[in-house]
Amino acid sequence: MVVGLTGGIGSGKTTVAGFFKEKDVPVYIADDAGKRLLETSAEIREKVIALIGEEAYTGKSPNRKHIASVVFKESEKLEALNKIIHPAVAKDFENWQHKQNSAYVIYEAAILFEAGGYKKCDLNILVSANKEEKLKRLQARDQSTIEEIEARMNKQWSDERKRKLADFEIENHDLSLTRTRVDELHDIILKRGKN
Ligand SMILES: CC(C)(COP(=O)(O)OP(=O)(O)OC[C@H]1O[C@@H](n2cnc3c(N)ncnc32)[C@H](O)[C@@H]1O)[C@@H](O)C(=O)NCCC(=O)NCCS
Ligand SMILES: Nc1ncnc2c1ncn2[C@@H]1O[C@H](COP(=O)(O)OP(=O)(O)OP(=O)(O)O)[C@@H](O)[C@H]1O
Repeated sequence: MVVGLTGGIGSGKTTVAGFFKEKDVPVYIADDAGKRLLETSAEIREKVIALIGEEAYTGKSPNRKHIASVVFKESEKLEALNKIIHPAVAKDFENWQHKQNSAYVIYEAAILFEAGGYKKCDLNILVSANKEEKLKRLQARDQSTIEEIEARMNKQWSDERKRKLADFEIENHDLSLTRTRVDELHDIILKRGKN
């Protein structure tokens, strides 16, 4: 089984994914795969430079801050970047999935619903938190400005919209309650797998 795990920027989805990992569930993080492919795939590099310009890379390394400053301002460019990265990530995930030996795996992706990836998952979990909490966490973690964070939030669906497609929700406020909820969902997912 593939269990999709998503949540808006700063909701805590990677933290939640870590709790599943502690239970020995294999976790694939699409954001990380996207970043790795941006760095290592010559084909992607060529397409990203054609889209954003030479400034997209500094030597061999992608200049993610610059890429982000362009794509989160221009919707067409974000869509074009998604079209470059998402098929490569989907292929990479399939290769990874074949190597796992577990009742289920977690596929963590920031825009699981927006990009349609949820359709390939057997179950989908939404991690949620309120906007004030998200802003506070991200400012502490990344030293991002409110404007930078809001530019990304504006490109993502609201929790209300995502909730309609999710099978389960984890409200991530108090971390010890979040951990208990992960324990509970782990048992539910294992039971579903047996039916
Ligand atoms: C624009 C890029 C270079 C910025 O890199 P950066 O290190 O600053 O951010 P990172 O990848 O860690 O993402 C952080 C958060 O930004 C938001 N975000 C990232 N990509 C997107 C997107 N395409 N649409 C909406 N929000 C996004 C998510 O909430 C994500 O969790 C990078 O996010 C990217 O290549 N995005 C496009 C491909 C993509 O969709 N990746 C995510 C899943 S594969
Ligand atoms: N319940 C919580 N209480 C306090 N801090 C939290 C909580 N959940 C997550 N955090 C912290 O908030 C920050 C964002 O969490 P995390 O990286 O898991 O979110 P994310 O949704 O994966 O973010 P992004 O969308 O940027 O990838 C991290 O520094 C994390 O340690």
